[in-house]
Amino acid sequence: MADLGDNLTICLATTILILAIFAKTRAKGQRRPPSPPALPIIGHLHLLRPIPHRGLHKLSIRYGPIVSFYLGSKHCVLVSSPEIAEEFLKTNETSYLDRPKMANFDYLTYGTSDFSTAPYGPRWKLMKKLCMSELLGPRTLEKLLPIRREETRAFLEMAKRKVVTGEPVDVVAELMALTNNTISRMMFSYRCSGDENKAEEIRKMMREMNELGTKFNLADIIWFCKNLDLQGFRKRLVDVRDRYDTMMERIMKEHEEERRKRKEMGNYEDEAVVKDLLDILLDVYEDESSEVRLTRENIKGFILNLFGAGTDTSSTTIGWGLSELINNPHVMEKARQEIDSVVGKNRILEESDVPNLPYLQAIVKETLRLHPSGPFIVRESTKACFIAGYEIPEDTRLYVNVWSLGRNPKQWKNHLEYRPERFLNREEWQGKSQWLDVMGQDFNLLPFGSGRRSCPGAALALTIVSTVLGSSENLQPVYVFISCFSDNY
Ligand code: HEM
Repeated sequence: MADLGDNLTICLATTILILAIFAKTRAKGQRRPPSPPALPIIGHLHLLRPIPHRGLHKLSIRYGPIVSFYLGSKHCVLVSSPEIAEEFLKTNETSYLDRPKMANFDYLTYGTSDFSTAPYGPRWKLMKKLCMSELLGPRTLEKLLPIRREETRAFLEMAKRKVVTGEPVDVVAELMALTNNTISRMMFSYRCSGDENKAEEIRKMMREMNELGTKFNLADIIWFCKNLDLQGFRKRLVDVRDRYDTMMERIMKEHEEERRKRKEMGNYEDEAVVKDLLDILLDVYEDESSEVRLTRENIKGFILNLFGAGTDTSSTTIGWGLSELINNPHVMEKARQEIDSVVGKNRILEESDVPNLPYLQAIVKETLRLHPSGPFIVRESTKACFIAGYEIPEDTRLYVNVWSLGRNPKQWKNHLEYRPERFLNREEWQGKSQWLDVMGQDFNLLPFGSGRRSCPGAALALTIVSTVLGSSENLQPVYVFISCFSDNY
């Protein structure tokens, strides 16, 4: 009897020991970042209010620089410190090179046939190479400079004219028209405003696609909504993509016809001929020896990306920049003095002046610090990894809150103050070599993301934003006009 009792005790003790070891290993292996209590079905969806980057910023103030949360049943991780952002985007970059799949965007981009949602792989690499060496490379940007110059001047002329005639100006809409016109002329030689009906059609359609593409679809996060269309998106998506497809086919056929004629005349490859971005994409499409072939859907998706990612982001940044200059007249004055001393009063600032205007560049950086037009870097993981002492499982969606990084009081002195000087003061940067970098090397400031998947349009965006902001400062009537309508922001 005593033997039986002893055996039972030993058995029980061994079981408890094994369970304890197992539990400890599990706890160690599965230690997840802190997380607030979740609601059934929706998870933490309700915490994205009032707008997602502000809602999630509040979460990181309460729970720390790395937070685990759920959008429906989708596991996500929120990051808001430069050190942890670096661990995800640099140290573990290869696990975070994909983008999430979102139903609306997926449909609009012909099932991820585009560039910005393409999985990291041969097609994405070809498109990235095309972007950096051809479409948005220095040679093409130089050739397309006259377009940007004409559009900036047309914007400034319009502003002056309206100031003189006392007409009201919708500043936000005019800035959007400026960036839409610039990008669409660079892409396929059409303006998006003016008398051309075609142009207006493109502008309206792109606005609709942008709006639908960025809407939250319950089908993405709540499993039983997957095949339901509770928000009524389906019909609108089909309608707008059909219209886009018809328009793109028409523009592509017109380009193909024009190219055929130029080739017959033997002047297609002439240095003097300025190819637009669609021409460059059609060159690859027609090249049978290309190692990765592009389809018509790939081209349509690519054009959609450049339009979607390049127009509103730039116009919003210019809008915020103007708004900050109006609210900080001493900054405006200092910028004006710099521009007067470099450019003078007899001509309008040119893109080539920007490298000689450090204060103007600092204004753009300070604007992007406080008002990044892409407030999140969003990626999806393909592998599990250990980061900051936590296990982050495969298939986790990463949100790096760029808005929080720019407002972190530990990194930025007087963090809410608009003070471009901070970028010109080496002492504030503790002698760091990348004290002015916004291209993804410095994890305190990531307006264009970081690494392989960072923004390929960053150089173009910085050029457009600096030139338009600088030109506005140099023109007294426009300054008056902007002051008059500053309430619009
Ligand atoms: C102020 C203006 C702009 C801002 C703030 C901005 C910001 C960003 C950010 C944060 C990303 C994600 C980066 C990452 O995941 O690491 C991105 C990606 C991208 N941007 Fe921009 N962008 C701007 C202008 C432009 C312009 C002018 C273009 C092109 C005409 C462009 C094209 C793209 C594309 C195609 C991607 C996707 C890249 C990929 O997935 O590999 N952007 N941008």
